[in-house]
Amino acid sequence: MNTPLLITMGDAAGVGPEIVAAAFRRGEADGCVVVGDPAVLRRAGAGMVAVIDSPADLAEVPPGCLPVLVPPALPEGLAALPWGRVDARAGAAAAACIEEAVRRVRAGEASALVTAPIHKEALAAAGVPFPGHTEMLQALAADGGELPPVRMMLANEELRVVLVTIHVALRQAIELVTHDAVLRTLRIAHAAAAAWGQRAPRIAVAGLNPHAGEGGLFGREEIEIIAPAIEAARAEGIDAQGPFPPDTVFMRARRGAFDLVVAMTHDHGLIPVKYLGVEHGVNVTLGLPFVRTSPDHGTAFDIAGQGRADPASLVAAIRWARAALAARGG
Ligand SMILES: NC(=O)c1ccc[n+]([C@@H]2O[C@H](COP(=O)([O-])OP(=O)(O)OC[C@H]3O[C@@H](n4cnc5c(N)ncnc54)[C@H](O)[C@@H]3O)[C@@H](O)[C@H]2O)c1
Ligand SMILES: N[C@H](C(=O)O)[C@H](O)COP(=O)(O)O
Repeated sequence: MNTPLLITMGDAAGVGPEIVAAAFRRGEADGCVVVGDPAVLRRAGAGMVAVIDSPADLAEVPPGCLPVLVPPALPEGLAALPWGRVDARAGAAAAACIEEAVRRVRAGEASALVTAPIHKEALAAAGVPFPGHTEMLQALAADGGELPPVRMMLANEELRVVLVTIHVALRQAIELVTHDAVLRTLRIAHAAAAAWGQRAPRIAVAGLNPHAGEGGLFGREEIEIIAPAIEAARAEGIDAQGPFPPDTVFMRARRGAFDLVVAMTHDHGLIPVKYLGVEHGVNVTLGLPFVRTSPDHGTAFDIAGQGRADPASLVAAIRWARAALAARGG
């Protein structure tokens, strides 16, 4: 049997546990182990659950049973939490699952990590000092105190978008658009594309300002920061082009002009991907020493516990993780 892949259950009050259960019911999560709370998974429709001590025990789990690893220090009473509400206990549990899963992956007991959605306010209410998975995984992957440079990518069949800045206020994001940040993003995106077979990806860089600054009339970041970073990347052999107007570059990429788009801010980059349908997208953390993917949607508190959540994006995330492992030869 291949080394199992781990799926964290996400926020107990959101749709995470039910899309995980649905993926197993549909046979899309064979070879996976869930890191979570058995009672939460049962309430979300998991049916029979087998608690195991190690991913290697998956081989002993009877067919039809959902295998669960329970992290230490999981808060009690999670299965009694009201659906669709921010709760510090759910935030603490979500963080405990992520920590345990990373520990197992880094120990070589599991091959990759797929994370079901967490709620950022619940995480903060629990005192977790990271806004989202990406920042937490970066910290958990640190080597000798050195944080690996990571970037968020959202991808579907039509677009692949890598972000320079993510979970910060827009005013702060603008400050974080520096020559170094753009150049690092281009390097990470270029290197990551080799994992899906593109050794020389055509990378379009979206500007920050309307019409990419319109020659300096609407802002100078393109002239002073972004274009020089593109030049520096090109000097390293990276096929980076732009900066292009953000409002039209995604349309061009979707038609095939580029393989990847680098966007300066969260919503510049993610609106085009999510607008094509949250059921299709996958969130991939580039730059980690292990494979991590996630659905491109959140906890969907408005429909949690109603049996309406579509597991398609989680299934796409599992498939992406498997393909990335295969590309790494693992
Ligand atoms: N991977 C993650 O952990 C992740 C990703 C995105 C957002 N979030 C977090 O989730 C929380 C809620 O975010 P939000 O409300 O902005 O976005 P959301 O994606 O949770 O919900 C947006 C809309 O999409 C619908 N939707 C989402 N997933 C669905 C599914 N599987 N099936 C059917 N409909 C679905 C919801 O019902 C809602 O109407 C926030 O804290 C956000 O930061 C987490
Ligand atoms: N920015 C992501 C999105 O909107 O889909 C989401 O917040 C998840 O981020 P993490 O993977 O860092 O939790």
